[in-house]
Amino acid sequence: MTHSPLLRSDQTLFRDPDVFEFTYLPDHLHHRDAQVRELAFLLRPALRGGSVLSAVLRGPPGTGKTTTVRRIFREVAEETQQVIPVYVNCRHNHTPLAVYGSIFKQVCGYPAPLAGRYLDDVKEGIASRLQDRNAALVVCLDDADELIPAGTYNLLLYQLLRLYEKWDVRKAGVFAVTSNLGLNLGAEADASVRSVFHPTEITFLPYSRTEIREILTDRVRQGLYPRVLPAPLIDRIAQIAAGEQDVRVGIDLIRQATLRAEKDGRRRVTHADVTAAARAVTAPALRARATRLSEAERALACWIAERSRDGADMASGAVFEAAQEYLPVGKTTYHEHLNALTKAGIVDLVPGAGRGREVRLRYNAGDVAAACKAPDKTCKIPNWA
Ligand SMILES: Nc1ncnc2c1ncn2[C@@H]1O[C@H](COP(=O)(O)OP(=O)(O)OP(=O)(O)O)[C@@H](O)[C@H]1O
Repeated sequence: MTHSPLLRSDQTLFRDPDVFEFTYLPDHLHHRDAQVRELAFLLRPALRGGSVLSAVLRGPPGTGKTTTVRRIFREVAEETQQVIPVYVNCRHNHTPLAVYGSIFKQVCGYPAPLAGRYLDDVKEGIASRLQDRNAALVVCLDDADELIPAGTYNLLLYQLLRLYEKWDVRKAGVFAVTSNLGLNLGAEADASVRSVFHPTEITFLPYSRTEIREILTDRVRQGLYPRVLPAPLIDRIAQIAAGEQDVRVGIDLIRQATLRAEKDGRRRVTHADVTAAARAVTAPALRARATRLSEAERALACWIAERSRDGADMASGAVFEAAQEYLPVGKTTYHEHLNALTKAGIVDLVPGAGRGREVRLRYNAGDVAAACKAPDKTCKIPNWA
């Protein structure tokens, strides 16, 4: 058997490490044509002297909302002077001064002067620049839901959308982005805002495994040298990321697994690198999922994990029979809890060899047991509900 020579300490497996940064803007945006078209449609009136129309962009984390907006904003900035696109991260900027400071800097190209730190001065600076350029303003409020607990959501929307009332500028457009699916940003607007805020709702569904694989394959091509990460491992990483419903997990896994190979002086990433990286990358997600389960569901997850680790029969029926010994529970309750575990993304029910289904863990069995153990470090709880 021939071994490829070891990597020298001054060599790297990364052609471009920046490609794996979360802020990296990919050259090609996969599977978001519909959303790009909708946003382009909302921007179009501003190219004919009108205003940008508003939108609410909603979808779970890692579904490309920010990337789609930043891509389209970059194109707008390159192709026209008639629209000034501004991106504000509301996780970091949620006071009016911080938000307007960020808008001022992007519209004017330099920070708001310290002497002019009164909001009206900052707003006037923004408005006069828009007038000079005869341009329409569009502001993306990313993670706009962060403005609600800060008490500034309605205030900022009201002021931004009514800038034209005080200054002679075109009406601004707002793209409000959220990954909080339980929240309707349109409905959070109060009556005075609703009269000027009529957003188009744009949805970002989680990527399928095939879509994630395409996105990751592209990243690997740009970011790693050829043959560093074999295609079957990209498939495996795509499967893990699809399970987490977050393409970010996949990007991070590629980076971590490659760093591991590089640290060992190897020229190829191995299955073991991906397994080790997956545990580090997915552990926080698994813990978060476990905390959303009831005590009884956690007990079942923990027990299933221990059974799977022992190599026992994982057919759903066999698991139920065996569970009886430790966890006295009726069939209906067992299935309810099992469904809760599948919904939480901890187990999958896959067609088994016979007629029944097989209970398969999405994570390493030891990690599931650790995440779901009762405070006394056991899997068993006496009062099964
Ligand atoms: N369609 C895509 N093509 C290429 N890369 C993508 C695509 N969608 C997402 N990504 C990459 O996935 C990562 C996460 O994307 P992004 O930040 O846009 O998601 P998001 O939906 O805004 O997430 P969050 O709600 O957590 O802010 C980024 O590194 C981005 O480059």
